[in-house]
Amino acid sequence: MLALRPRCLRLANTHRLASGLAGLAQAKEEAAKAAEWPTALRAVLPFLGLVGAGTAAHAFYDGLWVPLLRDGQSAEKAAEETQPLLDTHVAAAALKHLEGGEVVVVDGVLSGSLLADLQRDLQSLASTPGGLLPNPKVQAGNSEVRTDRVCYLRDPQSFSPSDETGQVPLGGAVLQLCHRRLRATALALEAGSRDMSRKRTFVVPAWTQLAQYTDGSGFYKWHTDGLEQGSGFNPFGWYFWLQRGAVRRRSITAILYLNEEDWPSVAGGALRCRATVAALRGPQPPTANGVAEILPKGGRLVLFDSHKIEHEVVATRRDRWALTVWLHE
Ligand SMILES: O=C(O)CCC(=O)C(=O)O
Ligand SMILES: [Fe+2]
Repeated sequence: MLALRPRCLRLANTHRLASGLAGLAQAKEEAAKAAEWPTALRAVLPFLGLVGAGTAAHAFYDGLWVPLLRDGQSAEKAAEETQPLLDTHVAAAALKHLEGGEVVVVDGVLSGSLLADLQRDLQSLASTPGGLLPNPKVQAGNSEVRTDRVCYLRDPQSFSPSDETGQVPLGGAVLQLCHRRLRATALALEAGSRDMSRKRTFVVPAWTQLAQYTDGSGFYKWHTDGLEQGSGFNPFGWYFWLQRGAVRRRSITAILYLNEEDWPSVAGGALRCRATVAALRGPQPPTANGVAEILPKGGRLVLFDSHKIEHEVVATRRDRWALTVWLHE
């Protein structure tokens, strides 16, 4: 009996040693497996970094460099040999109202005869195949927000040989004049800010947006023209922020209506703004429940802060034309 004891002890010790060794081997295997992950991650990290940097660079190039930093002009350049739509005095008054958060309306910036000639240019553009295209939102498959057809007008001489923006050269001579005079208005606004505490310096894009809202179907739901940014960090948020670089730097929205001078309220198509309106020339537009209703009368210029003013275009019962430039800072 006593002779059996040391043998049992030996066996027990051998068993303990064997299971200890097996445990060690398993732990080693697990540690090796765990080490595989960081190694794999380390291998793809440079590739991920490269893809991220490339995407960011492309977003910056496409969103800010091409549309604004490369192609944009100073107000002085934009107004070369062109008369702005406002004189400095009216522009100074407009800026004061804009800085107070109001929408500015100035009537009669184009003559009746020019508006009549303009209708011919617009009709010929509307009937040119491919002259006007569905707006970018509709092209992306969303017709819930806006339904207008657009064309991005640009001076023929401002095209670079390798232009990839898809913008078209200007149509008729009268449309060309409106495009130039609207962009030149940036210079009047700069001059109007000379005696103000905040001196303004604008960058003017090479293009203006010509939009046609068609009879019975044209609308644009409530929005602001600046960048609406979500809070918190996420990589798509940063991509969006870079890709919308030019939109982020919009400062003043300037809209010139190219319709005939007479636009009755039954024709619809009003621009509605959640703000008070300063009518610097022409009648005060009606306001109900804090919403001003501005009809798109031909020769009417509307200015507002791109980031602050919420606005919509209500359904129109006539073809409705608007030429817009966003002045950037
Ligand atoms: O045509 C208008 O009156 C305004 C259009 C508009 O809000 C826009 O193009 O962002
Ligand atoms: Fe807008």
